[in-house]
Amino acid sequence: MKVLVLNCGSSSVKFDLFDWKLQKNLAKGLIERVGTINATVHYNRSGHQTIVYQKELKDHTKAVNEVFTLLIGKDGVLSDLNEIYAIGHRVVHGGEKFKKSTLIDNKVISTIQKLSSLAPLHNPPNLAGILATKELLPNIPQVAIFDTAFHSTIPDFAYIYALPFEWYEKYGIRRYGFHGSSHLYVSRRAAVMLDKHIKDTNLITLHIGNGVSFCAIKSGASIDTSMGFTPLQGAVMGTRCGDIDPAIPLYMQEKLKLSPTQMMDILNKKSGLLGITGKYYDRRDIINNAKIDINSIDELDTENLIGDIEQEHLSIFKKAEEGDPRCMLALQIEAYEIRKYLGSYFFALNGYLDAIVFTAGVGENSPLLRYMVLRKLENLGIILDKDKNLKADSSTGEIAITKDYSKVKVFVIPTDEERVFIEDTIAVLSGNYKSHISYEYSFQKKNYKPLK
Ligand SMILES: Nc1ncnc2c1ncn2[C@@H]1O[C@H](COP(=O)(O)OP(=O)(O)O)[C@@H](O)[C@H]1O
Ligand SMILES: CC(=O)OP(=O)(O)O
Ligand SMILES: [Mg+2]
Repeated sequence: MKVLVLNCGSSSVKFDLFDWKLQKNLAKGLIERVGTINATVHYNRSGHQTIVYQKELKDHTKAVNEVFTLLIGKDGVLSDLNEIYAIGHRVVHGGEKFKKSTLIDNKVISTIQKLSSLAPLHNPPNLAGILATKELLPNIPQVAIFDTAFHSTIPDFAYIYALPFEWYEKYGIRRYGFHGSSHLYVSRRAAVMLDKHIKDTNLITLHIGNGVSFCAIKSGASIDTSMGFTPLQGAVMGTRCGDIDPAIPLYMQEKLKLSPTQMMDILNKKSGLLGITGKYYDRRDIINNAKIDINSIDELDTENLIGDIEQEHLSIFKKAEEGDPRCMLALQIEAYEIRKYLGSYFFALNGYLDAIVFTAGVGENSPLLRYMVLRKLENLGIILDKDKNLKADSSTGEIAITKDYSKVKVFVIPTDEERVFIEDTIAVLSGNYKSHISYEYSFQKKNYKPLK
């Protein structure tokens, strides 16, 4: 049983072909800069070297066709595309309509189309992927897995905005939340690491990649999340502004005579860490240019007293005076915002918190950011193990970075959204899937070993 999953982003297509019987990845890849004359294709057949080449792929239909061509080509893993049992698609916005993964038919396609106005950057490419696949392989079942579905358990008092109520009723203006498959995956893995049933587990999961979102999880269900009506709300991101005073865009639109589309473009693509530094959105660049030596932080950070603001600011950066000040500032802003969310979700969970999880590109790979977020929280029962924190990255696999006696654990868990797409695709087709909350995923089992 071979399942293909597709994640069609605004300028990229990620794909993963998995053999369910053998529990083995057959091929995976990424096409970047879709829509340009030199899209870059990265293709990896399991056990072989990754092939990288450039090609003109002017839209998502062309990119999806390229994926199929690769899978049956000379470096392919299929002799016929009809060997594929089913195809799962990530769909970012499911609105209030889709509370679980769903078999795609024409009605579902037209609803996803209607929801495009709520997620203009995300749903159109998702839909393009679905349509291209349907045209090429009309007889293979396709399943949509929605980012928003995991957050359908959030109560109204956490999702209603303080705006005219009829905006919610008529236009669907509310918090939806995103990255659901990632929050779902890491929360289930965290319960396994805690040796608890997911229904008895309270967590705060921090997905820190290019997009950043946090989730408060009570008894295994999402009760609040930082992204909102769109993936623009929440903490500061690579290029997205996150939480700001809503009056600012209106004020600046008038000042600079910008259209709503131009303003959306600035808020989505020219703000965030890129806006602050003026140069970088990739955290590796920001960290390198801030020139902070994490190995020197330990001794510098021991004597800091709460209340001494200047001291608080200087201690971490004492040895970084040569660093780019805007990169240092960007890092501090990011860490500070994460701490504020942690604080508010700790209260949302009534202080009953089993673990905090760091995941996605930055969460998994930046000991510095984790340190800046977790320092001086001993009073809340969070006691970091500095050596383990330094060691943990995507290749270490799942690891606790707190001391054994820490009341609240902190885990680094490499996310695996594709695994959720694959399992949901199979579960929906098998007919025994009621909801992702009640469904028992294979990665909830103790003996499950994540693929590296
Ligand atoms: N070693 C590292 N240290 C800090 N950040 C890293 C490291 N490796 C990757 N990243 C960051 O991870 C981010 C991408 O994360 P990822 O989860 O792949 O994002 P997305 O899926 O949203 O594209 C980039 O900003 C990149 O800089
Ligand atoms: C919803 C969202 O922000 O997704 P991504 O992080 O993949 O851009
Ligand atoms: Mg991602």
